[in-house]
Amino acid sequence: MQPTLPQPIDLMTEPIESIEVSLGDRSYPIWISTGLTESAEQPHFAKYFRAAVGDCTHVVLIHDAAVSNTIASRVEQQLDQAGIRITNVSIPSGETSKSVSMLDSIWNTMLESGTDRRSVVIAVGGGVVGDLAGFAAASFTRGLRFVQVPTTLLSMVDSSVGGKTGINLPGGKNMVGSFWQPQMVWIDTQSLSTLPDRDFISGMAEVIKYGVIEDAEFFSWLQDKAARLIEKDAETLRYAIRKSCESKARVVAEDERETSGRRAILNYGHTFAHAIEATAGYGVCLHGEAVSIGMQMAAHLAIDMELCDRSLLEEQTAVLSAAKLPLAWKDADPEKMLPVMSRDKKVLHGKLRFVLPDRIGHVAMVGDVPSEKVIAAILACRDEPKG
Ligand SMILES: NC(=O)c1ccc[n+]([C@@H]2O[C@H](COP(=O)([O-])OP(=O)(O)OC[C@H]3O[C@@H](n4cnc5c(N)ncnc54)[C@H](O)[C@@H]3O)[C@@H](O)[C@H]2O)c1
Ligand SMILES: O=C(O)C(=O)C[C@@H](O)[C@H](O)[C@H](O)COP(=O)(O)O
Ligand SMILES: [Zn+2]
Repeated sequence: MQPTLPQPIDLMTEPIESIEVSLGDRSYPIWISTGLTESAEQPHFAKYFRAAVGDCTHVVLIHDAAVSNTIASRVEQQLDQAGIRITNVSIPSGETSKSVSMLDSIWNTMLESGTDRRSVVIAVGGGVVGDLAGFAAASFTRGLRFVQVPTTLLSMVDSSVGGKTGINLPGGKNMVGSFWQPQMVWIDTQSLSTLPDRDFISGMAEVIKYGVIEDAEFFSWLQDKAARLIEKDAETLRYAIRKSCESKARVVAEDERETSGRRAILNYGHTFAHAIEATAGYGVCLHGEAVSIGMQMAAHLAIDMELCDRSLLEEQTAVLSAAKLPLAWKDADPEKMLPVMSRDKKVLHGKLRFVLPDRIGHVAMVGDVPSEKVIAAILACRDEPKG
């Protein structure tokens, strides 16, 4: 039997927006709506899913335990009604699930449930489940089609787009993984209504990142709107999600596999952030919190390297503070962080490179940074115990 090819959506009566991630024959849509997954009578998700993947008789539905009985269950109902067999995999919440043992367990469930090369993996959850399920999809039988249903702010604006998948090793974040693009990204902003505030705020760090690295106009908008955003004002939020996805799609389209260096701008603050996450113990400092502190460390380093003046740090500090993000890490310890930083994926021929800002809306890749300056940047963002 000939497989059915993905079909274009020709009749669009739903209140939905789309952004294309343009990658030639790996291009895909990001659909953004509010409340379309909920509708029991109208199986919107199933319709867009079919349009994106074409033929499908079996789905491996991998979901974060926090959304298993809500969003994942709606998705399951719609696929079930469409006659698709479903293998459910619920993943314990938290960063520690991005592990070799969890991946091993998913692979075995896939094997036992008769997953084959025409099965489709759907990730429903935040960046943890997206990265983990994406790597399971990329690796099982050398590659299965994959769909992202992000349910946190961070995963809507960043991790579900661009195809970076993977797991952590105890000594390094995202050290094992692959580039594996999804067939579509389905964002329903209504999912955010149940997201705890701490996780929502964590996602704001990646939103603010886009303003600093490549969109000065968006940064000025954020200067005005960051406080309103954390109150989850629906329209403001949807605009921020769209602008962030456009920014990520633009960068990824220019350098899908981080080979030219363009994509590395998305790693602003991350050399420090990943070292904070690994040395604190995964999940102690959330990824977005670590990115916020890491961006502050990078801005201090940029000033020390005479790439920019203090006004950049002050403006960045003001927006991060308005979003209630942390600016310092009490246990920031250069002695522990530097060995982890030396394994950063931007290291080339043993030499560490940093993404540093020279003005709001622009960053540069900088090598040959003296380690005393790196240490000083870390110490500049260490909270000393009070009293
Ligand atoms: N692949 C990429 O390009 C990329 C980009 C950025 C971050 N990441 C990765 O993403 C991860 C962080 O993602 P995250 O911030 O989404 O964290 P997460 O996946 O751990 O989700 C945060 C918390 O929210 C809960 N949750 C998820 N959706 C919910 C909902 N709708 N309602 C209630 N609770 C909900 C989860 O159970 C979890 O406790 C990190 O591992 C980071 O490395 C990857
Ligand atoms: O998509 C990218 O490229 C990014 O760098 C986005 C980051 O926000 C994200 O945290 C990513 O997972 C980091 O990638 P890594 O290659 O440094 O592990
Ligand atoms: Zn990140």
